Amino acid sequence: MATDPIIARLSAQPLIQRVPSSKLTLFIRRDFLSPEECAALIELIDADRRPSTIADPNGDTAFRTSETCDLRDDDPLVAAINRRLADFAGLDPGHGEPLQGQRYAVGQEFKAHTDYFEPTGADFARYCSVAGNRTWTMMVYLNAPEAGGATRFKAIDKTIQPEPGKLVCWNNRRPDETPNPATLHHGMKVRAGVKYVITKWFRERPWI
Ligand SMILES: O=C(O)CCC(=O)C(=O)O
Ligand SMILES: [Fe+2]
Repeated sequence: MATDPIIARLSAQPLIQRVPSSKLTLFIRRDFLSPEECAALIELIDADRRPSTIADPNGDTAFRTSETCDLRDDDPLVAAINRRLADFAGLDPGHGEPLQGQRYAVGQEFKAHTDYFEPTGADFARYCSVAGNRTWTMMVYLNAPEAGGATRFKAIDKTIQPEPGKLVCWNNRRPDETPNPATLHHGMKVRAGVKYVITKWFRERPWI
């Protein structure tokens, strides 16, 4: 199998940690964003948020209870962070969806899900016919809530604790490019305080 250039680039980044697993390619890089950048992003998220949505509703109205903010690329900070995320992984910035912020108050969560769209899902064509499915997820915690709010990857029994500026990124596909169910993850309930993250999803083809 040819070496995946994204995995090679991430593996070579200073201070990168790779979570040991044969099922899933998952990296962590602490202090990816500075405290000042985290604070500025939190301010943007607080200024403009809406209830989060999910792609293929499953009848559980409490499945994703957070709020979402669309972070516009015409903001210089957002544009710089988009460039830095793509460059860090060697991903084509043109394949990235617009950056989003997520905010979780006490009791809010995003239950176990995968970030790729189910090829058999009712809305697959609507979400994926132009840009294709999601490939990589890059997520950065902007703060640490006082309790709760970890991200749990059930299939590999790994729980990641929020820390300000900490980047988590993973490949949503297996080496044969099919969706990887071992990427199943749960944004767990915040128990005290508020949790903020940014999420960046990349696609198979350019995002228009
Ligand atoms: O908030 C988290 O820990 C996970 C967020 C997430 O999985 C998502 O936005 O797709
Ligand atoms: Fe997710």
